Amino acid sequence: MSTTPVFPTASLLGYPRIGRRRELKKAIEAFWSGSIDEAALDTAAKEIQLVTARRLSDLGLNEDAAIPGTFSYYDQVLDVSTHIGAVPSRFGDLRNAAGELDINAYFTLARGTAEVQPLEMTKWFDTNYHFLVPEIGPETNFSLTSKRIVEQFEFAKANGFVTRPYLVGPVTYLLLSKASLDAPAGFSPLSRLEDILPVYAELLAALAAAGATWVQLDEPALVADQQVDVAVIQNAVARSYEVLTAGKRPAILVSTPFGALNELLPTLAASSIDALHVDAFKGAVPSADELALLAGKTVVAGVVDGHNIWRNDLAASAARLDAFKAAGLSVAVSTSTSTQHVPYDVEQESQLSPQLRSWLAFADQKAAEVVTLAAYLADPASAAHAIAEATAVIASRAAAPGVNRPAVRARLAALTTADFNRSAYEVREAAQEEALALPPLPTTTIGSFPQTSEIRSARARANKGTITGAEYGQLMKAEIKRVVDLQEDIGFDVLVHGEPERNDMVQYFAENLEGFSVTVHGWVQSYGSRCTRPSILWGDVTREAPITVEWARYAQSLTDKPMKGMLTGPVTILAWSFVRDDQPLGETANQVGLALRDEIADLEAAGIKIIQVDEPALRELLPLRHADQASYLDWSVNSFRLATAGAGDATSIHTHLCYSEFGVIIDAIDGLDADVTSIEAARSRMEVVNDLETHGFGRGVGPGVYDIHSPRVPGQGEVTELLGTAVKHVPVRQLWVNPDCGLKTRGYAETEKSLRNLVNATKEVRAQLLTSSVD
Ligand SMILES: CN1c2c(nc(N)[nH]c2=O)NC[C@@H]1CNc1ccc(C(=O)N[C@@H](CCC(=O)N[C@@H](CCC(=O)N[C@@H](CCC(=O)O)C(=O)O)C(=O)O)C(=O)O)cc1
Ligand SMILES: N[C@@H](CCS)C(=O)O
Ligand SMILES: [Zn+2]
Repeated sequence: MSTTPVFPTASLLGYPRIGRRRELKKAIEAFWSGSIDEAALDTAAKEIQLVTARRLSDLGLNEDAAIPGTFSYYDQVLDVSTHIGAVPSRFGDLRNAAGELDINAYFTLARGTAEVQPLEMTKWFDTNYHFLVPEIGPETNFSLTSKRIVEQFEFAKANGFVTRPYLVGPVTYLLLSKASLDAPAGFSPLSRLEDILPVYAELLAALAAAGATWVQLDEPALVADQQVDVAVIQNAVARSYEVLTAGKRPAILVSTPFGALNELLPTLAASSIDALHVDAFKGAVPSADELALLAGKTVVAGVVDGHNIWRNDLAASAARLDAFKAAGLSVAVSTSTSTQHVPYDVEQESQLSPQLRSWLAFADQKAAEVVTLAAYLADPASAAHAIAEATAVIASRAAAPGVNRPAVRARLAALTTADFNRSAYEVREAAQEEALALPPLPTTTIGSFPQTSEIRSARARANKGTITGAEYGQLMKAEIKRVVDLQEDIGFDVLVHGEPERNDMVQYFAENLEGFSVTVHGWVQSYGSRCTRPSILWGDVTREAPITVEWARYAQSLTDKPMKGMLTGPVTILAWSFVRDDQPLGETANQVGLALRDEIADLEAAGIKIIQVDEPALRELLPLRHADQASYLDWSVNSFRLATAGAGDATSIHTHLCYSEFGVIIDAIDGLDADVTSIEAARSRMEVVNDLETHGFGRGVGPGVYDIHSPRVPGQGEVTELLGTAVKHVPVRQLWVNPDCGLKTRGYAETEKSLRNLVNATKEVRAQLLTSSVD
């Protein structure tokens, strides 16, 4: 590189890619079902990229490299895997005749096949976005196996937009990887750094040749405490950017979203990268000494929150920018994280009150905020009006009706320790055994059954008013009956109603609680083609009326088996909503906890003996820095206990966790004091049972034995084998048998077969246990 091009004064770290009307989701699902071909999928993808470029350019991101090239067909981590050839051996050789991993290979890695398990999926830092975990071993053969990001750059350029291609950086990529199944014990993916760097370098050279001026290498793992020693990471960072800055390449921006860089800032400052992004929203403005180290580089100040939807406090951001400027650095303005975590545009939500809308900023509004702040950097007076307006709007939130409800606050203030504690487990266990009389290895499911197109269509018609609420209710009841009959036929011990009436396990509760508002078009990608519409939790939370009770009562009336009541826990409701930023999260969680506590009391009164309070997001919100984790675990566990501790001894409280690795929070899971905990385990081949054993987990536990993330049907023998592993680590009297998670994303054909295999495998293992105990 001869002279470093100027970094754009205003840019976003990333932008949503699912399409303003979920066009990508629809095209991908149509491609998977065979109703469109690859060319049509490609056309849809290109259209989304062009619409994005035009929109961001119109919003003022019109300098070269201001538009992030963050389009992806499925996942940004999978994108790297397919570019560098990281294919686990169980897939065989997925390359096409040209030696490339094409779109079919790409989706095979994501979704698996009838014979081969897909890549594992887990949370992207503390977000509700999920990436596909690379599997790296000593034998992984790295080479440039795709040039899709180069082609995407060329396409945008041909249409008049010089974008900034995006890649997950090499250190983050390897830190997020797991050792492949065939790797020797103790193998660390980071040990393959020297082997992936030449492939990254080749890709950077190709981007430079295509005319890219800047490339963004995203290194969020550098803001999270890792299990690896920090000196090892410092060496890996230094070495990576020594190699990647040595060859032909665009100018390099390293982005570090989700918090402060701490010890890694000097390492990146000492490297030859051209620009460093710092998260100055969740992190902080680095100290003057740290900033001094960055002389000669552009600092991209992430002052606009990319992860939540509140309008930016422009005055506070301007003060942060002043601090950067005071260090005499070349400063550019951006978001703290990619805006892929927020919806496209507040203006699409005309059903929200103008007041609420005025408090919000989705991705497009954030682009405008970044542009305003860049103007402020150039000429503070030019932004004076916008800053004053933002300050006034933010102040108006505090006084708005519903933000502060004295009755809710008084109830919280009156809580005592007793409100967070149930009787001793032994007492509850005896009462529940008597009340439920379950066989050993009780079988159950996690709650949802397939959300068929008929169910979704009925809900869409009810929302439009083309069927009445009563007609919708009848259709849902018919579905519940079908699901109950199916479970009876298969032979489950504890039944569920199937959750057909819920659009989403969080949005449904948000729609039925005061203090929340919901969007119509505010879709955010959760994984692959799956999206959610996170609700907006803006006020004090109360429950005006029972939410789930009539559905549960009806379902219980259809069977003599116990019917689980199904609720979503306070931490998950917070994690999967956009939550108010004007009070500690723990206070908000306790408000939700109290609403759920009332719901549990009503379920008990309706004769429901088992109540599951799902907390799949407990791990997600765990702070990335160790120092912050204890206080988080304290409030999060307490809010669950507040929700559940009002239940009687004979009521069995279940909880459920998924989409993460839970070993590190096993103490907190124990602290929830649930009578039974189901945990995702099948895709990671029961890894979690070792943690449970080491911890001495003493209550009921159901490690998942059916991976519901793919259409693959687990054979009866496979389930028997997983149960065999589980019984070696968990006492049989504690063990439950269940899938990894709910079945809402599955179809009936594979679900029914899988559930029959699960129940039959359980019967087989019960018989084996009986024989071995007789022997
Ligand atoms: C369990 N998980 C969840 C997470 N986060 C949540 N908020 N919810 C979760 O369940 N995070 C971790 C995991 C994994 N993540 C997901 C995320 C999303 C899904 C999923 O299945 N999403 C569905 C959309 C669900 C929904 O909101 N459905 C609505 C609207 C349905 C719809 O698209 N309707 C059409 C009209 C249909 C018609 O006319 O026939 C429309 O609006 O255009 C509903 O059911 O009413 C998805 O498809 O992406 C799973 C796991
Ligand atoms: N009860 C929910 C939990 C998902 S994490 C379901 O079954 O879909
Ligand atoms: Zn789950």
